[in-house]
Amino acid sequence: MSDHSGTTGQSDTRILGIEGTAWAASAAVYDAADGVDSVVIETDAYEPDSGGIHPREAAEHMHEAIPQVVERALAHAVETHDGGAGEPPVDVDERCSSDKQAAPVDAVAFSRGPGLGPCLRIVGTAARALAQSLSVPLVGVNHMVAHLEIGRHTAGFDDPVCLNASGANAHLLAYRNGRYRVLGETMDTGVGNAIDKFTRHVGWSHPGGPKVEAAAKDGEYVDLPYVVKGMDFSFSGIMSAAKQAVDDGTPVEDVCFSLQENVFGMLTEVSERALSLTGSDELVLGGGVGQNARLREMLAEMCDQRGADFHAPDPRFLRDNAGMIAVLGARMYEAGDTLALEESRVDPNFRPDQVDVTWRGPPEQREGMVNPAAVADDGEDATVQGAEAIVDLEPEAGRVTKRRVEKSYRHPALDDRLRRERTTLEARLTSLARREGVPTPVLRDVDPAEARLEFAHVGESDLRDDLSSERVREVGRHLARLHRAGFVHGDPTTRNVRVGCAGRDASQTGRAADGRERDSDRTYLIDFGLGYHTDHVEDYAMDLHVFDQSLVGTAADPDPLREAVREGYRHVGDERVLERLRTIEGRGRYQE
Ligand SMILES: C[C@@H](O)[C@H](NC(=O)OP(=O)(O)OC[C@H]1O[C@@H](n2cnc3c(N)ncnc32)[C@H](O)[C@@H]1O)C(=O)O
Ligand SMILES: Nc1ncnc2c1ncn2[C@@H]1O[C@H](COP(=O)(O)OP(=O)(O)OP(=O)(O)O)[C@@H](O)[C@H]1O
Ligand SMILES: [Fe+2]
Repeated sequence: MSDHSGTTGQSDTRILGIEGTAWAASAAVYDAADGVDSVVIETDAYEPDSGGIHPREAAEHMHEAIPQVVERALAHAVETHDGGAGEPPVDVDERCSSDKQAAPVDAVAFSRGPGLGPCLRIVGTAARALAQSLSVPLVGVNHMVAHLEIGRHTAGFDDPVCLNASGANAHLLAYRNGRYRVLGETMDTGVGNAIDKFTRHVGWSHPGGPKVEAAAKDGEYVDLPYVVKGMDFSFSGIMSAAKQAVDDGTPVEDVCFSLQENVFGMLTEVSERALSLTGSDELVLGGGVGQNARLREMLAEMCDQRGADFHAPDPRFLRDNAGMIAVLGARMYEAGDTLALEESRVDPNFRPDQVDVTWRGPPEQREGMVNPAAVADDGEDATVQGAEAIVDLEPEAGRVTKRRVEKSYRHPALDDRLRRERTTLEARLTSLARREGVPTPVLRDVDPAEARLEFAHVGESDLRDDLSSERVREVGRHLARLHRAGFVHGDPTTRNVRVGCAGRDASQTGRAADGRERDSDRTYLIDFGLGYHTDHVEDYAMDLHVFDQSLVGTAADPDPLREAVREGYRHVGDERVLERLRTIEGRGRYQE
């Protein structure tokens, strides 16, 4: 794999990495010739006396600790530099190697963001000073991309989906056209911060994650909210309910147990959706919450069930650490991706999708991969595995049977509840949407206890495999109609839109709601299981945002399509929703 030039023995790049975005004052030396296992990491953790991470205190900690950890890491680099004493003398004609002799590392890599501004600035200043005094280039690393890349590197995966579950963030990333795209993310706080806030409420010291994990071992399941919207998710509702439950006298062990079941169940579910949408069969985990054994267990089980490979790096590479900064720094340095000092400003809101990925080869992306749904669209009977359900397609008979299968990674009580609720909702909203003039398959039968639905077969292919501006524009109009009627689809992705002729269902042929004939280009919405009634502009805008993200995740050139959705929506819907969509897009998701 040309992509893994950083693995043992393939290059002799040496990088000093510096990390200090929030709590970990950390420095590391990575020698690509020795491989990742021998990365030396020196970390000094900030531990708040009370409450959570205080930005000013954290910055004071960085101020004191960064020089010390850097000194220790550098001492190691000098010690081992060029093999130490007894090596043959340097060839003075080789400029490169003489430079190398002068400096113990080839470059200084540092976390540019995201993170706490006061901490980042101290790290940035230290990195600049060091690069100057060693006369080596500076490499500016996005901390979240580093969380992803360390797992990709240690797994040897080519093109995985990545779940970053850290303190201040929670998102799903996949590579497409030179960038890591955010397929889904938290709509409020990061997952670790959410857990830490809960533990502060019950009076436990920071960080809360390990304490919740320990307490959960003695807990039993109690009902708590569970919120996923497509591949996005939110923690505020479940955290308020968890605090309330403790205040109301529910044993804290039970609340901890159930928090883990629901929160990690949500993260596992959206990861499965991302695998299903992208067609990838590799998942990597990143971030401090990834140290949680229950989360890892759920992800491993989900991947096992769908025949995907799962990898979580060692805990020392999951929590914040300079090792991951040095390892990605090496890849960037080798790609010539260095920073001029005057352009090396830190960025507290640095998003992973802002990074130009210079270190990966041309996309060999899943070209050979077969999309089971596309194969199923050859007119023959077939069975496809969606993210939630097993779907039996019988186009000749004009019938589709969908069963929401048990997910063994989920707690059985939660699993039962979700499968029943979603089956009932899907039946109800699919029919309601048709009454609002949005083409959907006719519902033939529903059995909530068995989580089974029977629909008419519609369309010739999934929108993902036949994207066009006109079709996407129509999806914009469809979503606006649903919203006008007071509900959302909940998971409008390019896989949940069927396109093409009206299929074998006679009741679906004919005219669209605006009276125009366009059977051959008809778009049907399917899979309403995550829909719900709401009159909030935010919910409508989120619905559009979910569709937008799926375009970004599946289209080669998403921008004209994204514009077309908005055009379609504007035609039928409320401009305020589009305004809110712009706000959602502009929101920095790094929250305290
Ligand atoms: C931007 C950067 O500063 C930030 N870093 C960060 O959040 O630190 P990280 O090391 O990735 O994660 C810390 C979080 O990880 C949680 N955590 C640690 N061990 C845990 C465990 N066993 N179970 C659950 N959570 C755990 C802690 O409670 C804390 O919220 C980030 O990556 O978002
Ligand atoms: N009524 C239908 N007519 C034709 N094809 C259908 C129909 N319903 C589902 N399919 C096909 O089956 C696939 C999976 O269906 P569906 O999206 O309902 O399942 P799912 O498990 O919820 O999937 P996901 O969660 O990944 O969107 C669809 O992408 C589509 O290709
Ligand atoms: Fe982190």
